[in-house]
Amino acid sequence: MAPQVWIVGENGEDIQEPKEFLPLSKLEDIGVLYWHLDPKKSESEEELAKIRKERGYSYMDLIEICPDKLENYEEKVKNFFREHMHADEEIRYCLEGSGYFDVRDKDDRWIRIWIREGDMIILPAGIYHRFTVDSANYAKLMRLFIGEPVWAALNRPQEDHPARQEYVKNVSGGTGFALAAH
Ligand SMILES: CSCCC(=O)C(=O)O
Ligand SMILES: [Fe+2]
Repeated sequence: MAPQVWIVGENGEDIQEPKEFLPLSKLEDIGVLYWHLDPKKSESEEELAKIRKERGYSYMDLIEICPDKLENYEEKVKNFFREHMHADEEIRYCLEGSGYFDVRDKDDRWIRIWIREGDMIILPAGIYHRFTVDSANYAKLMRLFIGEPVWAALNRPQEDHPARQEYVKNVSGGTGFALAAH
Protein backbone atom coordinates (compact mmCIF):
# COMPACT_ATOMS: atom_id res chain seq x y z
CA MET A 1 0.00 0.00 0.00
CA ALA A 2 1.34 3.37 -1.00
CA PRO A 3 1.25 6.05 1.67
CA GLN A 4 -1.42 8.73 1.60
CA VAL A 5 -0.05 12.02 0.38
CA TRP A 6 -1.89 15.36 0.50
CA ILE A 7 -1.39 19.09 0.93
CA VAL A 8 -1.47 20.71 4.36
CA GLY A 9 -1.09 24.26 5.65
CA GLU A 10 1.85 26.01 7.28
CA ASN A 11 1.08 24.52 10.69
CA GLY A 12 0.29 21.05 9.36
CA GLU A 13 -3.46 21.67 9.38
CA ASP A 14 -5.75 20.21 6.73
CA ILE A 15 -6.74 22.86 4.21
CA GLN A 16 -8.82 20.75 1.82
CA GLU A 17 -12.29 19.44 2.49
CA PRO A 18 -12.57 16.74 1.30
CA LYS A 19 -8.89 15.87 1.24
CA GLU A 20 -7.48 15.25 -2.20
CA PHE A 21 -4.85 12.53 -2.22
CA LEU A 22 -1.96 13.00 -4.59
CA PRO A 23 -0.34 10.31 -6.75
CA LEU A 24 3.10 9.00 -5.76
CA SER A 25 4.49 10.53 -8.95
CA LYS A 26 4.17 13.82 -7.10
CA LEU A 27 6.89 12.57 -4.74
CA GLU A 28 9.07 11.35 -7.57
CA ASP A 29 8.93 14.82 -9.14
CA ILE A 30 10.58 16.29 -6.08
CA GLY A 31 13.09 13.48 -5.64
CA VAL A 32 11.46 11.62 -2.76
CA LEU A 33 11.80 7.84 -3.02
CA TYR A 34 9.47 5.34 -1.40
CA TRP A 35 9.39 1.60 -0.73
CA HIS A 36 7.06 -0.58 1.23
CA LEU A 37 8.55 -3.51 3.12
CA ASP A 38 6.89 -5.70 5.71
CA PRO A 39 9.03 -5.59 8.87
CA LYS A 40 7.47 -8.92 9.94
CA LYS A 41 8.41 -10.85 6.80
CA SER A 42 11.82 -12.34 6.14
CA GLU A 43 11.73 -11.44 2.42
CA SER A 44 11.70 -7.84 3.57
CA GLU A 45 14.99 -8.36 5.36
CA GLU A 46 16.49 -9.42 2.06
CA GLU A 47 14.97 -6.48 0.32
CA LEU A 48 16.26 -4.13 2.99
CA ALA A 49 19.72 -5.68 2.70
CA LYS A 50 19.57 -5.16 -1.05
CA ILE A 51 18.59 -1.50 -0.75
CA ARG A 52 21.30 -0.93 1.84
CA LYS A 53 23.92 -2.57 -0.34
CA GLU A 54 22.88 -0.83 -3.54
CA ARG A 55 22.72 2.59 -1.95
CA GLY A 56 25.70 2.17 0.37
CA TYR A 57 23.78 2.55 3.64
CA SER A 58 26.45 1.20 5.95
CA TYR A 59 25.16 2.90 9.10
CA MET A 60 21.92 1.92 10.85
CA ASP A 61 20.24 2.73 14.14
CA LEU A 62 16.76 2.84 15.63
CA ILE A 63 14.93 5.78 17.14
CA GLU A 64 11.69 5.59 19.09
CA ILE A 65 9.74 8.79 19.09
CA CYS A 66 7.62 8.90 22.23
CA PRO A 67 8.02 10.83 25.52
CA ASP A 68 9.43 7.99 27.63
CA LYS A 69 11.83 6.52 25.05
CA LEU A 70 13.42 9.59 23.55
CA GLU A 71 15.73 11.77 25.60
CA ASN A 72 14.87 15.49 25.47
CA TYR A 73 11.63 14.54 23.77
CA GLU A 74 10.05 18.00 23.76
CA GLU A 75 13.06 19.72 22.28
CA LYS A 76 13.71 17.00 19.70
CA VAL A 77 10.11 16.90 18.55
CA LYS A 78 10.11 20.68 18.24
CA ASN A 79 13.25 20.54 16.09
CA PHE A 80 11.91 17.72 13.91
CA PHE A 81 8.93 19.94 13.05
CA ARG A 82 11.03 23.01 12.26
CA GLU A 83 11.53 23.35 8.52
CA HIS A 84 15.05 22.22 7.66
CA MET A 85 17.27 20.39 5.18
CA HIS A 86 20.39 18.26 5.32
CA ALA A 87 23.58 18.07 3.30
CA ASP A 88 22.82 14.34 2.84
CA GLU A 89 19.83 12.11 2.16
CA GLU A 90 17.46 11.40 5.02
CA ILE A 91 16.46 7.74 5.06
CA ARG A 92 13.80 6.44 7.41
CA TYR A 93 12.12 3.04 7.62
CA CYS A 94 9.06 2.84 9.85
CA LEU A 95 9.12 -0.39 11.86
CA GLU A 96 6.20 0.42 14.15
CA GLY A 97 3.78 3.26 14.68
CA SER A 98 3.36 6.11 12.23
CA GLY A 99 4.04 9.74 11.56
CA TYR A 100 3.98 12.56 9.05
CA PHE A 101 6.84 13.72 6.87
CA ASP A 102 6.06 17.07 5.28
CA VAL A 103 8.12 18.04 2.24
CA ARG A 104 7.99 21.22 0.17
CA ASP A 105 6.80 20.82 -3.41
CA LYS A 106 7.93 22.92 -6.37
CA ASP A 107 5.37 25.58 -5.50
CA ASP A 108 6.58 25.67 -1.90
CA ARG A 109 3.44 24.01 -0.54
CA TRP A 110 3.66 21.40 2.19
CA ILE A 111 3.07 17.86 0.95
CA ARG A 112 2.25 15.56 3.83
CA ILE A 113 3.32 11.90 3.60
CA TRP A 114 1.68 9.60 6.12
CA ILE A 115 4.26 6.98 6.97
CA ARG A 116 3.12 3.75 8.57
CA GLU A 117 4.62 0.40 9.49
CA GLY A 118 6.71 -0.90 6.60
CA ASP A 119 7.08 2.41 4.78
CA MET A 120 10.57 3.50 3.87
CA ILE A 121 11.27 6.93 2.48
CA ILE A 122 14.32 8.71 1.24
CA LEU A 123 14.37 12.48 1.18
CA PRO A 124 17.04 13.88 -1.12
CA ALA A 125 19.80 16.14 0.21
CA GLY A 126 18.70 19.76 0.12
CA ILE A 127 14.91 19.25 0.27
CA TYR A 128 13.11 21.32 2.91
CA HIS A 129 11.10 19.07 5.21
CA ARG A 130 9.82 18.47 8.73
CA PHE A 131 8.44 15.54 10.74
CA THR A 132 5.80 15.02 13.39
CA VAL A 133 4.08 12.09 14.99
CA ASP A 134 0.36 11.70 14.37
CA SER A 135 -2.36 11.20 16.97
CA ALA A 136 -0.98 7.73 17.83
CA ASN A 137 2.06 9.58 19.21
CA TYR A 138 4.48 6.75 18.52
CA ALA A 139 6.96 5.95 15.79
CA LYS A 140 9.83 3.48 15.78
CA LEU A 141 12.08 4.36 12.89
CA MET A 142 15.23 2.87 11.43
CA ARG A 143 17.71 5.53 10.38
CA LEU A 144 20.14 4.68 7.62
CA PHE A 145 23.13 6.62 6.41
CA ILE A 146 26.11 6.34 4.09
CA GLY A 147 29.15 6.25 6.38
CA GLU A 148 29.36 8.24 9.63
CA PRO A 149 25.96 9.86 10.24
CA VAL A 150 25.53 13.60 10.29
CA TRP A 151 22.14 14.53 11.73
CA ALA A 152 22.67 18.30 11.65
CA ALA A 153 19.42 20.01 10.71
CA LEU A 154 20.02 23.15 8.66
CA ASN A 155 17.07 25.39 9.19
CA ARG A 156 15.59 27.30 6.30
CA PRO A 157 16.81 29.46 4.57
CA GLN A 158 19.84 27.66 3.11
CA GLU A 159 19.77 28.94 -0.46
CA ASP A 160 23.56 29.27 -0.64
CA HIS A 161 24.24 25.74 0.60
CA PRO A 162 25.73 23.56 -2.17
CA ALA A 163 23.33 20.68 -1.41
CA ARG A 164 20.39 23.07 -1.67
CA GLN A 165 21.65 24.48 -4.93
CA GLU A 166 22.14 21.00 -6.34
CA TYR A 167 18.63 20.03 -5.23
CA VAL A 168 17.04 23.10 -6.78
CA LYS A 169 18.89 22.39 -10.00
CA ASN A 170 17.63 18.78 -10.08
CA VAL A 171 14.03 19.76 -9.34
CA SER A 172 13.87 22.48 -11.95
CA GLY A 173 15.87 20.46 -14.48
CA GLY A 174 12.97 18.12 -15.19
CA THR A 175 14.54 14.71 -15.64
CA GLY A 176 17.10 14.75 -12.82
CA PHE A 177 15.03 12.85 -10.29
CA ALA A 178 13.06 10.69 -12.68
CA LEU A 179 16.38 9.09 -13.58
CA ALA A 180 17.59 8.83 -10.02
CA ALA A 181 14.43 6.99 -8.95
CA HIS A 182 14.88 3.94 -11.18
C1 LIG B 1 13.67 11.27 13.40
S1 LIG B 1 12.46 11.31 12.19
C2 LIG B 1 12.80 12.60 11.04
C3 LIG B 1 13.01 13.95 11.59
C4 LIG B 1 14.00 14.67 10.75
O1 LIG B 1 13.70 15.32 9.79
C5 LIG B 1 15.40 14.50 11.09
O2 LIG B 1 15.73 13.64 11.91
O3 LIG B 1 16.20 15.21 10.50
FE1 LIG C 1 15.46 15.98 8.68
